[in-house]
Amino acid sequence: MLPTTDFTTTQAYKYLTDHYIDIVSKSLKEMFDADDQRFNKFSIQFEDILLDYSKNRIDDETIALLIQLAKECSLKEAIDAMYSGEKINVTEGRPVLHIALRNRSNTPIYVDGKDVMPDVNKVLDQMKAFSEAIISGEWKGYTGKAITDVVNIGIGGSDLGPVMVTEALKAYKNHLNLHFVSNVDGTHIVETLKAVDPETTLFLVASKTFTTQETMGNAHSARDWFLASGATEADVAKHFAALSTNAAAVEKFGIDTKNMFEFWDWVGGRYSLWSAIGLSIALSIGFENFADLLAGAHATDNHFKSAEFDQNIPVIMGLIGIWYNNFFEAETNVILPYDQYLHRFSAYFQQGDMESNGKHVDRNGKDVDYSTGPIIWGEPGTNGQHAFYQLIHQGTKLIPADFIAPAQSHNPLGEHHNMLLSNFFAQTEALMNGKTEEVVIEELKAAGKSDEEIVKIAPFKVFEGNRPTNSFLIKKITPYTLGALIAAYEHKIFTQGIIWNIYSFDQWGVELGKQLAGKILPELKDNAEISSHDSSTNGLINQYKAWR
Ligand SMILES: O=P(O)(O)OC[C@H]1O[C@H](O)[C@@H](O)[C@@H](O)[C@@H]1O
Repeated sequence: MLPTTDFTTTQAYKYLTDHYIDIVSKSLKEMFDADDQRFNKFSIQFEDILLDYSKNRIDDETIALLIQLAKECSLKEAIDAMYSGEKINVTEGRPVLHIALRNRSNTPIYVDGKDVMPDVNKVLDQMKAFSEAIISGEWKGYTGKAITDVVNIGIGGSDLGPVMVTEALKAYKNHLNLHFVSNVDGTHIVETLKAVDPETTLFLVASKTFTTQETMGNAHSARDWFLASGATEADVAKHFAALSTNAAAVEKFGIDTKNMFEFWDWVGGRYSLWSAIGLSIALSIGFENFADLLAGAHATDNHFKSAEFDQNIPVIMGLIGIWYNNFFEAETNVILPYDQYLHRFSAYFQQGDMESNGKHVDRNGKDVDYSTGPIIWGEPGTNGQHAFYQLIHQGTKLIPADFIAPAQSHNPLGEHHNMLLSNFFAQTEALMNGKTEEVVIEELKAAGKSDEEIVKIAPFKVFEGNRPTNSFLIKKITPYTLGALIAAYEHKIFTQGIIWNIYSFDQWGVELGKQLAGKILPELKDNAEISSHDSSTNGLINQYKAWR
């Protein structure tokens, strides 16, 4: 059972409310000037990941009170409940066991009295054998040629994880060309099919439920295209595999269940890249690298479970996020990877975080009267610097930022990596220190501006600073460190969900739109005028029919 404490009724919350008044008037610059141990105190190194959280609007007392908050909300008990296979996804009656998918130490994890590890390992063995046969060319297509292209058809959790990880680990990629089709917009599948040859293409139909409209639509179109090339129904088995929990629906679609890679309802869609949904990752970088990704995540799982809260990266990330979300009333959290390979990292955690913690009903079934999950957004640096950083530096909103950078580049080209990292360091420093009016005036004087010009222009050049950042410095982005980093963000989401007293592992909010689309689709079949909706929806549908 998860605790159901309303965190706003805890002692720690009351103390934090008072403490906030003290902290809000202090500047980060002052706090650094006053304490030369700040970096040592507020940074954690875990294996090859360094989290520096010292550039946050916190002091010793803040961290102590946030940890007290976590304790009053029984975070430790909640972690234990997840790891021991309790059905903590209460509204769906399921355990939450992505940790079992990467449990490389193979300690038993029981669901309804049965150890899940033998099944997990069986599917991993199946993925290993299959990916090795495809990569080596031993597996042949229907005309006897080896596979050259893999098309993953899936959406949401059955797309974003594999896309993000295959991009992040491109440096480890083999000869196979990977493609991802997610959007039901015919453009996505049509443009993808233009680039591939039916004789040498493997389609992975990735869907936990195997009922998702977009994925089923794209999978049927891919199969029609494949059969139109002269292949027969019997050839489908050589070119289509399914990654799913729903064997009956896979069979009905016509995919041989021998080519089905199973996972289980205790794997949430947005936590599924570690499961059979990761087959495209294993194909792209080889099974050994996929296993390293799992091993990295497993290391973080052990860290999250056993490290003291003040040394626990996901716990600290979660608590700092709560500090800004619920005391500073920050609405968003930007994720800024200074690594081109991580260019889908923020998009991945938009689903990971917002689908998990975008909830307004607490675990008692009551509306909350506090803010829950933040809006997650971001782009790789330095592109963001030339786009939206203006608002982060000088806008009216407080935007806590996560900076992520590798110390070693996979592409050490001249001065590029130093240039990239100089921006990483400079931005967090600039956000913290800002630039005072005195400095602006001095600079303008030095540039030979007149007093009149200085008075006019100076206010626009001032930076208030005091903008908080976390910095993740990672030795190198490898399968192992990437796995460890993703798992840290996953457990941050868990930590926050527990404290906000919400259920992080269901996603009822995606259902209403699906339901209504199912109702509208038949209305679009002919040109009859529609009057069954509100005037806006009727007006749009009728104009669509007039124009299409
Ligand atoms: O893998 P599936 O079943 O096709 O679901 C794809 C996606 O559908 C919905 O939007 C949600 O339930 C997501 O969490 C899920 O990832």
